[in-house]
Amino acid sequence: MWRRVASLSSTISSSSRSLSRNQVFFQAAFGLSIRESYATEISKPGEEGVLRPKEKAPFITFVLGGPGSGKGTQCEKIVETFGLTHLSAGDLLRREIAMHTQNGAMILNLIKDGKIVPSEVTVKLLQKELESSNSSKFLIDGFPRTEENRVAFERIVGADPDVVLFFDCPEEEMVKRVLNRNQGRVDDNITTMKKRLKIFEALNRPVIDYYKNKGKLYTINAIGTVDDIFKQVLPIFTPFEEQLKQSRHVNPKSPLVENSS
Ligand SMILES: Nc1ncnc2c1ncn2[C@@H]1O[C@H](COP(=O)(O)OP(=O)(O)OP(=O)(O)O)[C@@H](O)[C@H]1O
Ligand SMILES: Nc1ccn([C@@H]2O[C@H](COP(=O)(O)O)[C@@H](O)[C@H]2O)c(=O)n1
Ligand SMILES: [Mg+2]
Repeated sequence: MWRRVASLSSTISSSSRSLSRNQVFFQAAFGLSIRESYATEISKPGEEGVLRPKEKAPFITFVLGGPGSGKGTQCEKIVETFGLTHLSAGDLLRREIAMHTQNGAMILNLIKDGKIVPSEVTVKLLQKELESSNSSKFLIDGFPRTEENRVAFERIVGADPDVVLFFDCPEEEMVKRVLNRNQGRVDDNITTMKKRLKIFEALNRPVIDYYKNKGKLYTINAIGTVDDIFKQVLPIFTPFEEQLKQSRHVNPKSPLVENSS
């Protein structure tokens, strides 16, 4: 049984010393950038401070696609089927607006204008969710939107995605869907939509190409019914089914780290 994660900063290799305390916890509990993590086993007398390989890295899926391509809709179905935890970057930003946080007004102005929020802000919001979650398998929707987003995530969170989904949808269909969405979003109007499409082409395409070159990109034809599109998504996760079933309850912020064994 795994016990308290203790004094990690002093036991992790010196290369980790420049990391933030949270990052050290996250690395240690989830083993993100090192892909294998360590915790201090303090249950056995005489073995205090002994490090043992522990948790596997979390399973991360990035979900890409233009505005209105159906990312959020498909994420709901993936969550139902595979139990991944859905983190929508857009929703996290809209929550900041609704909560009138320090960055709320700045975020609202950028979203209204279809522009990209500074990566540091978005990545910190994602990091907080990842760190405080009990899940170890995540769907990160609408992220990374830019190369800057991607690099900031690598730098701050220290993780790479296992899978990158790209919902490929023609512009006219995306426009039609967004204008019919009816959820009261400030960016669901034709003026903002045109700007969002331009930004998507200019800034998201390089990210798509990056993951294509890494062999991690799965392109989905996003035209058709929701169920037809999901039929393309299902087989992508099939090879990872065992990994996804073995989800553990790991919360690096919790004083007790539970073990499934
Ligand atoms: N396959 C589909 N066919 C028709 N309408 C769809 C389809 N999938 C989603 N929609 C609808 O299109 C709209 C946009 O879908 P959704 O919100 O999932 O897109 P998104 O990619 O998350 O967009 P955004 O980037 O703006 O958040 C919603 O009203 C949704 O119900
Ligand atoms: N990585 C991101 C994601 C989103 N934004 C901003 O939020 C808007 C809405 O995002 P959706 O994913 O819900 O469509 C988007 O147009 C951006 O203004 C961002 O800056 N960075
Ligand atoms: Mg969405």
